[in-house]
Amino acid sequence: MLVTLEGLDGSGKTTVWEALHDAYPDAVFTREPTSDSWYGEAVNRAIDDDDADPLATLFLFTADHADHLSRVVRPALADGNLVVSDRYSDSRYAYQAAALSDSDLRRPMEYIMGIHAAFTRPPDKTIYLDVDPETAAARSGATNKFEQAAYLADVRANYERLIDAEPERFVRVDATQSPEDVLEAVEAALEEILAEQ
Ligand SMILES: Nc1ncnc2c1ncn2[C@@H]1O[C@H](COP(=O)(O)OP(=O)(O)O)[C@@H](O)[C@H]1O
Ligand SMILES: Cc1cn([C@H]2C[C@H](O)[C@@H](COP(=O)(O)OP(=O)(O)O)O2)c(=O)[nH]c1=O
Repeated sequence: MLVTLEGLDGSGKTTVWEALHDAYPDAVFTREPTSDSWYGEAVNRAIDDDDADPLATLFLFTADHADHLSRVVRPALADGNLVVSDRYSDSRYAYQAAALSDSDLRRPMEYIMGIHAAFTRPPDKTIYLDVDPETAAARSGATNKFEQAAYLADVRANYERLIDAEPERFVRVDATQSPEDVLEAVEAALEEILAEQ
C-alpha cells in the first residue's frame, strides 16, 4: 500500500514522516524530491535557481518521479511493503500548476496530470497536512521561491481542487495543532487506513 504525505512547505510533513519511522519500523520511508539520486540533485538545483524555467523544472521533478517509481516505489510495493512517501505526484499537480499558471499552457494542472497518467502509480491514500499559507511561509522560513505566502496560497487552492476531485483518497489533518497533536492525528489516520485495507 502506498500512502503519501502532502501539504504546503512548513506544514510539518517531514517532522511527521520522521516520527512515523518508530511506529512503523517495517515500512519503506521515501520522499520526493529524492535525496539519493542525481535526478534529485538536479531538482534541488532548479529549486534553488530563481531563474529556472518553470516548464523545465516540471520535467526535472517528473524525471525524478519516474526514477523514484522504478527504483524505489514499485519494487517496495511488489514486495508487499507499506510505502510512506513525504511528497509525491500531488506536489507536482499543486506546485507546478501554480508555477505555470501564467504560462502558455491553458490548463496546467490537467496537463501535468496527463503527463503522469501514462506511467505513474497513484497513491492509495494521501494524508494532507492542512495549514494556512502565512503559517506555512513563517515555519519554512521562506528560503526558496516556492515558500512565499502568495505562491503558497495558489498551491493550497490547487490542493483543494485535488481533494474535491478525489475526497475518498485524502485524509485532512489540521496541521496548525501542536506537533504532538498532528502526529497523533496522522497515526490515527494511518491505523484506520491499514485497518480498512
Ligand atoms: N505542528 C507544528 N507546529 C509548529 N511548528 C511545527 C509543527 N510541525 C513542524 N513544525 C516546525 O516547522 C518547520 C517545518 O517543519 P517540517 O516538518 O520540515 O515541514 P515540511 O516538511 O512540511 O516543510 C520546522 O522548524 C518544524 O520544527
Ligand atoms: C516534490 C515536489 C516538491 N516541490 C517543491 C516544494 C518545496 O518548496 C520544494 C522542496 O520540497 P521538500 O524538500 O519536500 O520541502 P519541504 O520539506 O519544505 O516541504 O520543492 C515542487 O514544487 N514540486 C514537486 O513535485
